[in-house]
Amino acid sequence: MTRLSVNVNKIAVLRNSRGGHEPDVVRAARTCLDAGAHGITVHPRPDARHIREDDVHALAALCGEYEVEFNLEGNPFAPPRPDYPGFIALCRAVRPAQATLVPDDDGQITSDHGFDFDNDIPALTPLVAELKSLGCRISLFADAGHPAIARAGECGAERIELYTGPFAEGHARGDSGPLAICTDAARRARAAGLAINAGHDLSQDNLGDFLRMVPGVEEVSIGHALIGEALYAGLTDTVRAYLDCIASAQG
Ligand SMILES: CC(=O)[C@@H](O)[C@H](O)COP(=O)(O)O
Ligand SMILES: NCC(=O)COP(=O)(O)O
Repeated sequence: MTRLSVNVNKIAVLRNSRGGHEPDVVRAARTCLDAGAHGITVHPRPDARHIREDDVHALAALCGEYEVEFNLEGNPFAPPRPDYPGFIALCRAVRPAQATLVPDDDGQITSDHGFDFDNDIPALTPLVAELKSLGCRISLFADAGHPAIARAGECGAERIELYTGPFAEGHARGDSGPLAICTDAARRARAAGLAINAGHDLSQDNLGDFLRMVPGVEEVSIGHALIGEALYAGLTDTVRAYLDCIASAQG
């Protein structure tokens, strides 16, 4: 069965919009784990726009408490900044069960491409070796359509994470082409000995179709849609709780 790792970046977006501690990222992650999620994912960005260094430490401790996977995402080549020690430094500090390497540029709104396996392998190899020596499993963010996707393991990585943004866009417009590309990419990568993760813009609307057509996915990491959907699913009870609160106070 595919494992669900919930990405809680968006909880931190909300928190940071006001400063302070609410909504509490650790409480949200705990709620997800209590609900049965198999792990927690975060992607601290160098501009610290959502997840910060202290969140990474707190969430690593939480995942240790629950004995579940902590999946830390980031660009291993991005230089440190005053508010961001760098991805490798974070991994050295918290030793996540899985390190997902993503070649995102500074200032990107979100991740939108994977590695170029024809050119990036030599630079990745020593970093992957160091991360593996820390006990991390390594997954590389990958464009399903990259012709050399099967080469991802040459740097020592055990998994790829299929970038599912193009699939999600295709799904929304009724185009099954990107899904077929994912199916083929997973087949080629698995034949080369890689295990398959997937993520980006997966949602309740598209996840079932993805998993039916891309068999054997080890893990999906989902944040944006899941947190957005939770606003609706959790809102009814929350509004009733406020009405009850007003009624009891004034009743
Ligand atoms: C690696 C990846 O696919 C991203 O989806 C990422 O984890 C999301 O990051 P943001 O929440 O910053 O968009
Ligand atoms: N690796 C993908 C991830 O963690 C979540 O992506 P999204 O669901 O926020 O698009």
